[in-house]
Amino acid sequence: MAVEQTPAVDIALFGALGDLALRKLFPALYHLDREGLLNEGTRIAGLARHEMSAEEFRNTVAAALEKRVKADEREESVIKRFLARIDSIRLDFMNVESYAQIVEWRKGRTVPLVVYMSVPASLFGTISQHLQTAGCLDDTSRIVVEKPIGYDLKTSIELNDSIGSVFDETGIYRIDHYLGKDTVQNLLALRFANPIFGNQWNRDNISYVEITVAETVGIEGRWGYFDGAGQLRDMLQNHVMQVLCMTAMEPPASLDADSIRAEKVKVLKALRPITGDALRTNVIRGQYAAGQIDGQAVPGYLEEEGANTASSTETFVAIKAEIDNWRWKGVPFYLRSGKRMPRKETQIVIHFRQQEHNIFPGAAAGNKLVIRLQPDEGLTLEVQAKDGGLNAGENLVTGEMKLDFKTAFPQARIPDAYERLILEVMRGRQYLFVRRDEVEASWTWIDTLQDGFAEQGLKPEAYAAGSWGPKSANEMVTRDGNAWKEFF
Ligand SMILES: NC(=O)C1=CN([C@@H]2O[C@H](COP(=O)(O)OP(=O)(O)OC[C@H]3O[C@@H](n4cnc5c(N)ncnc54)[C@H](OP(=O)(O)O)[C@@H]3O)[C@@H](O)[C@H]2O)C=CC1
Ligand SMILES: O=C1O[C@H](COP(=O)(O)O)[C@@H](O)[C@H](O)[C@H]1O
Repeated sequence: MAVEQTPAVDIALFGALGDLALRKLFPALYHLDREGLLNEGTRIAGLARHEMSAEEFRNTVAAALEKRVKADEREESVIKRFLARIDSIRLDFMNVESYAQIVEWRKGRTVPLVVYMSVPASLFGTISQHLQTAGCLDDTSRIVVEKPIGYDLKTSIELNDSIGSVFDETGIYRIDHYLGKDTVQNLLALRFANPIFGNQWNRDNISYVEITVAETVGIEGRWGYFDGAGQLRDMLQNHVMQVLCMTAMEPPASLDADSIRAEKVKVLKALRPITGDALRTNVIRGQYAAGQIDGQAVPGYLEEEGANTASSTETFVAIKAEIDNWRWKGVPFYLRSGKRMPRKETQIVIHFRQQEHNIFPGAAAGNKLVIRLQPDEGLTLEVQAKDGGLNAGENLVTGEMKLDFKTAFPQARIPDAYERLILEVMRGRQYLFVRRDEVEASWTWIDTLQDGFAEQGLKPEAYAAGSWGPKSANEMVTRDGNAWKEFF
């Protein structure tokens, strides 16, 4: 199939020597170049406060590619072409006068400027203002901002206001990298291109839904950041909520950004606030203690480097969420996400109801659709079949129909989320980016939880690293007669 050409852009990458830029953004841009998806007129300026010649900066990027791109995907000719697009600009981000260098870099250029904020959120407002004052922007300019968008509703409004005073909403690309994962986008195809599922996707046919985003990593030297956030802000408020929205939303009229985002925001607004006693029964928080991952001993959260032994920040959260709308009334959505879980796994399990009248001996299980988002991307549909052999009678057994993406589509490389997201920024398509009202609706729901924990003095329970979280996370589900699906 012919590759859709991308328009040329100038990318001004603020924080070009930081972790995100070197670990994710430059490798993603390289892959786009290798796939023929970077217009030959596209240029990249790495902006940093350190003095560095263009040559030194290109060497730094080359070293990052060496480390982050698989050997069989590194092509000398592409690396050379890619590095030739890169300039380096030493800039004092806080000094408006130094922005004249961006104006100089853009002299004679008519392509849109893409400003990528790979810097702490506290700088987003100042950089935006300085870009405007220095005359770097026009109405084709775009800005890409990273999560976290605020710490709560109040700070997210402040942050959105400061960016919004310079950029129009149509030029703001808020990244949630889960939306860049192929398998998360595939949820749209699964639901809206397969009537066999789409027609069953409601409270009449589904008894409950599980969404698990489990990580084996701990804090990885990020205690300072993480302790101020916790798993609820770090993972639930954004990634898990986005996956929930893609699972639960109504069919959008089209793939257009506002059609999709309007449906997602309706889900967020229909989430029932969890308050009072329900906070103890429907929200379980945990903090990992020492344990083992893959047979290796790992320290507890409070023994991690930089830890404050008094911390009561959660590293695990499980929530029974309910969506008060026509489609989902009465269907629990069990959400859970934790660090130091036994394995890295993101999956959605749809539990279909069994029919009322059963003609077979014994209880017949309902169908389950397991959607594996990462790793081992694919789908499994559990179906009931008659047990084989003459002695089996009419007994039923559960079998599996599987679609493994790597086997089914061997020619397709599963791209990193940032490749897809940067591609869509260059194309000027916002459907994979989060709109302001989504961020704010999500914080509104999360703030209710945080306020309730503080008022009731609720603290996380300990769980051993390498386990699936506190026991009460299981009890929350079994109390309803349901169960988390085990991983195999
Ligand atoms: N790393 C990741 O995987 C993820 C990061 N993010 C977000 O991406 C953004 C960047 O994160 P990350 O790369 O990890 O952070 P880093 O701290 O590694 O990088 C930030 C960069 O910004 C530069 N910087 C900070 N303050 C200034 C300043 N006043 N003037 C000039 N340069 C400055 C730093 O320069 P210097 O090197 O000189 O200090 C550094 O190069 C943050 O908003 C973060 O929340 C979001 C999701 C994942
Ligand atoms: O945004 C974040 O995501 C990562 C998990 O991302 P994944 O793509 O590896 O699933 C998480 O570890 C980190 O704490 C969080 O800030």
